[in-house]
Amino acid sequence: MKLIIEETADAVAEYAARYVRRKINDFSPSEERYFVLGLPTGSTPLGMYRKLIQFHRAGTLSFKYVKTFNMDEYVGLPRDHPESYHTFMHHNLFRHIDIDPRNVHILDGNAADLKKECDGYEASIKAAGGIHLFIGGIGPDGHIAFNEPGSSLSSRTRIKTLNADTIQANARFFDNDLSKVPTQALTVGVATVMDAEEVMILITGAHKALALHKAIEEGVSHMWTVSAFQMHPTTLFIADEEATLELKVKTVKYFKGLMELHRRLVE
Ligand SMILES: N[C@@H]1[C@@H](O)[C@H](O)[C@@H](COP(=O)(O)O)O[C@@H]1O
Repeated sequence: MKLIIEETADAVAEYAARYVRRKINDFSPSEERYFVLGLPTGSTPLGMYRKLIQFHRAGTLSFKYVKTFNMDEYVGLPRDHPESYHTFMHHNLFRHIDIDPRNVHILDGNAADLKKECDGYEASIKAAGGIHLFIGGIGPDGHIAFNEPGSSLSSRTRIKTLNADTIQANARFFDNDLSKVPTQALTVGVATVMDAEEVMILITGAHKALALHKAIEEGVSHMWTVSAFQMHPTTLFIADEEATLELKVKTVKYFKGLMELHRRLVE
């Protein structure tokens, strides 16, 4: 596991975007060989998306031969609702870059048969050859995608009922009205993300500090689903100073001591 500690959320976004650019460019994607990215929504990855757009505009990054799979989507929210993850991705990334819309995959929370939709999603990921880099954010309770506390760490893409904490956390996007927040979502499973060649998790803010501690300093537990990535051979956590507040000084010192080495990964 790598833990990158940057001073601010903005620096986290910069590191993450540079890392993604480096990965895609080193891969040299082509018509015969697409780079496959797993993508999150939420406020945490917004800064990274802004930088990726800048890189694209500056001509240092193309998404022409990139396929994407988003982590999750609400059930029953119209696709064009301002808070749907379809809308979020279109507004914050896809409409600004050169990705072919046929290469964008987002779960359909309005499908007539939701189970079939989820099984088909797993099959599409397989058909694309698997995910090279899965990027995620986490909830303050340590959930990844919508894998709420108690989710099986072997879970696959499925329908999930949201817990009270997540509904509360997401109410800010729905006029702070709990009754407007959808109560169910389709989400990739923990095992779906575990299958990726590499996983990058962005964690910013003091309200995520306990989750980062549970993710890396305590045991693997389905009550903090992000902790499953302790079992992944190549997980990269990128955190700001605030998110490290619950970590041991020893942990922080160790990873900060490696920063010079880790900077080289994005130069
Ligand atoms: N399903 C999403 C997660 O994928 C996201 O990581 C989390 C945190 O969002 P934020 O980055 O806004 O804190 O929100 C939702 O629960």
